[in-house]
Amino acid sequence: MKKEIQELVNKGEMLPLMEEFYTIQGEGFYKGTAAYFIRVGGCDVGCHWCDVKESWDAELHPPTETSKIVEKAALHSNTIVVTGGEPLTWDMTALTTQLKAKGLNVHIETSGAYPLTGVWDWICLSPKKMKLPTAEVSAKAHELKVIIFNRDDFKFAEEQAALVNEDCILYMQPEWSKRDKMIPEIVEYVMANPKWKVSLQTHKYLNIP
Ligand SMILES: C[S@@+](CC[C@H](N)C(=O)[O-])C[C@H]1O[C@@H](n2cnc3c(N)ncnc32)[C@H](O)[C@@H]1O
Ligand SMILES: Nc1nc2[nH]cc(C(=O)O)c2c(=O)[nH]1
Ligand code: SF4
Ligand SMILES: [Mg+2]
Repeated sequence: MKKEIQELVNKGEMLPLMEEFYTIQGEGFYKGTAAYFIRVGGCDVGCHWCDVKESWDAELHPPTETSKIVEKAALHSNTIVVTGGEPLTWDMTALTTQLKAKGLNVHIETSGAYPLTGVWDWICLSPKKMKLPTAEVSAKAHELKVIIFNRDDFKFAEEQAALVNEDCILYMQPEWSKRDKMIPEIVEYVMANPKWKVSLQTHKYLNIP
């Protein structure tokens, strides 16, 4: 990457943009809500079951002016979901300040593995064992969405739930490839521990992005 572009990316004035799409939020609290997704490239957390591994290498995604991303997003929806990759790899200040200036609701999907930047109306924290969330993201998350790949993840979910604030909504979401095995276990767990709710990747059942 050219030095001038790298400097703009470092300031969050350009971002490696993988894709943008208008769809229905499939997961968590806002499931069912129409939203425009901005998928920013770059992630080094390394979840072996990640459903968007093409996002990991930031170099594969074109550095794009943040102001252009904002202009386009504002044409499509009042609700914008910033995801990735791991959005907190980058400084989210410029992107979110400009989205807020347009009066939009700005949500993030994050592992919380990097310091919190940006102004968010809704923080969905999906913590990962390999790179644990920072204390600030845990404290400020509006929803905690733990992916259940195997039984060990129930214990991890409780450890992470102890770190979030008392108003944070708690979800368990089956890892997609293990859904047939883990959904019955999640159902049983949630009935026994009703502070938790079930989240499904409903967009995959609806065959939408
Ligand atoms: C692709 S990640 C991008 C945002 C951020 N890196 C994160 O992990 O939160 C978006 C959401 O999809 C979830 N996810 C990724 N792969 C999944 C899978 N195979 N099954 C279920 N959820 C998955 C993540 O845990 C996260 O909540
Ligand atoms: N429809 C839809 N809902 C989603 N919620 C979180 C997603 C993500 O990849 O961050 C996602 C996604 O990729 N598609
Ligand atoms: S943190 Fe998110 S984007 Fe990164 S590997 Fe894990 S699920 Fe994929
Ligand atoms: Mg997804």
